[in-house]
Amino acid sequence: MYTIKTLNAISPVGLAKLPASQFEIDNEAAAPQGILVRSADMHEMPLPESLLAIARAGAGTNNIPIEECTNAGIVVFNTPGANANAVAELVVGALIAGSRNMVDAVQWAQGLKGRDTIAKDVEKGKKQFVGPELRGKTLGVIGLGAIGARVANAAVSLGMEVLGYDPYISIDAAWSLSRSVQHCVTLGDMLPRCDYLTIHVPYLPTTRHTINAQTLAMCKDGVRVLNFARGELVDNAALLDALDSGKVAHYFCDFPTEELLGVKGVECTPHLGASTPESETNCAVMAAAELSDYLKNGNITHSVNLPDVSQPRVGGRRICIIHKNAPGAISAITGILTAAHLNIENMVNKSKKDIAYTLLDVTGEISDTLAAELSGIEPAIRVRIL
Ligand SMILES: NC(=O)C1=CN([C@@H]2O[C@H](COP(=O)(O)OP(=O)(O)OC[C@H]3O[C@@H](n4cnc5c(N)ncnc54)[C@H](O)[C@@H]3O)[C@@H](O)[C@H]2O)C=CC1
Ligand SMILES: O=C(O)CCC(=O)C(=O)O
Repeated sequence: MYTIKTLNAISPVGLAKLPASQFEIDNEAAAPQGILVRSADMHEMPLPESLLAIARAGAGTNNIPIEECTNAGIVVFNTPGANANAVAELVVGALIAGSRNMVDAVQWAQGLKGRDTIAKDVEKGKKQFVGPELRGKTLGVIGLGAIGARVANAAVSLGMEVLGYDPYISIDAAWSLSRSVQHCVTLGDMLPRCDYLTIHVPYLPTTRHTINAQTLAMCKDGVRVLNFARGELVDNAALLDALDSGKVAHYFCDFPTEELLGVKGVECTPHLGASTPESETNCAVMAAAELSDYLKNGNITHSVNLPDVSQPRVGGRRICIIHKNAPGAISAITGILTAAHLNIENMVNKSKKDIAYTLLDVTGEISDTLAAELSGIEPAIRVRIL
């Protein structure tokens, strides 16, 4: 029986993939083997000794202390693409709503309630909300992954000229892009041409404040900026200065902060990008499947800190070893297995930067001391016998 702790509301359709015969869902568990999380900040949370894996039902993992998890042999998963359509649709909505001043206009129209001159006031007042059409305008997309590529393609369908910047684009994302999307090699190539700019990159130390005073200075006057990725990607002080000077005409952001709220020209949604029933279900189902396969079989799919390693089970027992990617690790492992007269039926070893994972299916009796012996080799971080 595995204990799974949830730190956020996780779709019941996903939780149902963890059957009660094998998994206990306990939100108060002190010693869970697995954690299911959405946006809860885990940086200050102690990581219990018992914890083997964390599955983020979503894309961004900046709320999880990845390095600490890696050092403790805790596998961190996310659910690539599972909420991308939800975010992309909201971004398209925000492109239109921001350009046509819909939020202010709706609020203003609400204020007419009770007047007997509504029809006349509407015709007189509407000119203050005039805003440009998207068709024929240029959109710059920073980050062409699951979300950025969908936004870029949708904007092409709306008749926009679309420029894309992503030095690390995956082959899948590149294949999914409309041929009309123009490739920019640097931000400097893209920014001066954009009427609208949207960012869809992960928040990492290297992407913090991608939109800052220098990059904003390169933009066209009156650019409209959208950020449905992470608040920290934009330097809010620089953005507000640019709004003040007219460099930025409008900022639509999914991450409200004290300094952004109440500012004319800034509209914030409350981190709503992935909040659709479809996306919540997709993410929860994928996260539950990843957690279940790792806990039960040691298979790793969509991990952000360990290599992806999966193989069908053969032989009697499975040995799973997370270890440092160091010379001698494999021979130390196989040496111990040989001495214990265990036959290796199948074996996979993969590495990701400084960390490696070895899965071995073996036939033969596994003694109580074998796991301890394997854990004792210098590169070993976490050993499980399944
Ligand atoms: N508002 C919300 O509710 C949601 C927000 N997000 C945010 O959106 C981000 C992107 O999500 P996905 O598209 O699903 O992720 P993804 O991993 O599919 O795409 C990210 C893309 O950014 C690119 N990239 C990385 N560093 C870059 C850089 N310095 N410059 C340009 N491109 C760079 C990568 O090559 C990749 O193509 C997530 O990391 C998350 O922070 C994701 C889902 C929901
Ligand atoms: O779970 C959520 O609502 C937030 C999703 C998100 O921000 C992400 O997937 O990166």
